[in-house]
Amino acid sequence: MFGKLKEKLASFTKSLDKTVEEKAVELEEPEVIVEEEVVVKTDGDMSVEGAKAAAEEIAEVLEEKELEAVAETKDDTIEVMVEGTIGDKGQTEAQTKEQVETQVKEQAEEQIKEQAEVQVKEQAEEQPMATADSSADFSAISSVDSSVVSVDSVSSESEQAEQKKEKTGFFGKAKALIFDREVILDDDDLEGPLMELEIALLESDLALSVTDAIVASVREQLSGTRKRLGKNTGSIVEEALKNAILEVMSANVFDFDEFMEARRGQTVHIAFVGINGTGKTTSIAKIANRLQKNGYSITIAAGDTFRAGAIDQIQIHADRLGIKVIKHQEGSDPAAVIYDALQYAKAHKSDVLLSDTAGRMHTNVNLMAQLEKICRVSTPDLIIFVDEATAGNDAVERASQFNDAVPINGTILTKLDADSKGGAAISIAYITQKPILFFGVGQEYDDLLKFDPEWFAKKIFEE
Ligand SMILES: Nc1nc2c(ncn2[C@@H]2O[C@H](COP(=O)(O)OP(=O)(O)OP(=O)(O)O)[C@@H](O)[C@H]2O)c(=O)[nH]1
Repeated sequence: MFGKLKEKLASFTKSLDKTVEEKAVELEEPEVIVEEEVVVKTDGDMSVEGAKAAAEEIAEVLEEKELEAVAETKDDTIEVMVEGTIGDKGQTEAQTKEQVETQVKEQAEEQIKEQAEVQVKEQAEEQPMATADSSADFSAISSVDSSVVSVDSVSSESEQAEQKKEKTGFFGKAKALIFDREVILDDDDLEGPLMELEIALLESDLALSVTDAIVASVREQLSGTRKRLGKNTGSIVEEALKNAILEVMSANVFDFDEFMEARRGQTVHIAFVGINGTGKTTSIAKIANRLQKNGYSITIAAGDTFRAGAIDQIQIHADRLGIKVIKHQEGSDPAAVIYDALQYAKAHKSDVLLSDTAGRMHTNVNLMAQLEKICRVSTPDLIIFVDEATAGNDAVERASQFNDAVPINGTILTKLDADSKGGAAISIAYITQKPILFFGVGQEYDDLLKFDPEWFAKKIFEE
């Protein structure tokens, strides 16, 4: 089912995937230029040598990130000047600056702590006997870690940096910059792939206005999407397409079972119309079988008096299901047969009358006038248009024309099991503004599915 449609939609996914990958490659080049000065106060708890060593260490680490960094000590501060490019397009300059600040601060904290420990060690070695003094020194310096260090940034406040609760070290953060990078899809990125989607949908026999609606919905959903690199593009596209198709298909929904239940005890008249050979008679038998299973009693009107063998065909189905058929001679007035059948059904308290009608081309003016007469005389409660899903756009066109002649209440789309494109199923309700009631999915009586857009959308994307 829907083999060709799946193929076409896959090509759209592939095309978008390619766009995303290309954009990602573009982003490998750093984009944001940074000129940042970060001042780290040591509050005089550090020796000049220790501060110098810390400054050199900070500069070295930043240089490994291809940032030019100069770190100097001045009184009780270490000044770090950073220059270079960092980050990616998806990141604002402010975010990049914040990132640099955080990294410098964390690096500085680490270095100051390290230098403080070195200092304590050296002092202890120099004055092994002066235990009381050195322990006093040690407690003062070790407090650097939590309370003494403060960071001032020339360009922004340091509390932004403090929001970073998790301390993953400088290299960890640098790595995260690359691997957590996102691509933000914009309208320009989507243009090419959406054009492909449009062609794919049109080639799958979706009506033009339905195609436009789906493409517009997919554009709206995907534009501005932040796509994490490495995450499967297919799942994002699938989600957007699924939503768009559901939107279009759910435009007109009608619950056949509720409709019938609300009329239990009355004779509900359902007439079936459509062109030749699309599965009308078979669908009547399927509906009869379904209604019987739900406890309804049924009468059938053999209203196709035109085609040789049509009366026998419906009689065979009725015999199998144990249903009474009201019929006249071949060639007689179908309006009269159906009128008689309705009187019979009412007199015998049948819950439902199912009326077959001859298949006719929507372009045949006389036969369409005859259909209007049938519907005028026997006033059906539901007029169901039957066509085959495999007819694609033609089915949609025919549904519109039948609807102009005898306002239809909904459609049964047959032969969905043999349909590779799915276009008619997606378009027909949107174009006619009349719901799909059932799908025919085979030749057996039970091969009738109540319309469910979710089921349909799932089928399109299943492997
Ligand atoms: N695969 C498949 N075949 C179907 C389905 N529905 C009907 N058919 C087949 O389509 C053929 C035509 O079905 P009919 O019910 O005779 O069609 P009709 O519209 O009544 O034809 P006319 O009486 O000429 O108007 C038959 O062979 C059916 O078995 C379906 O959902 N799937």
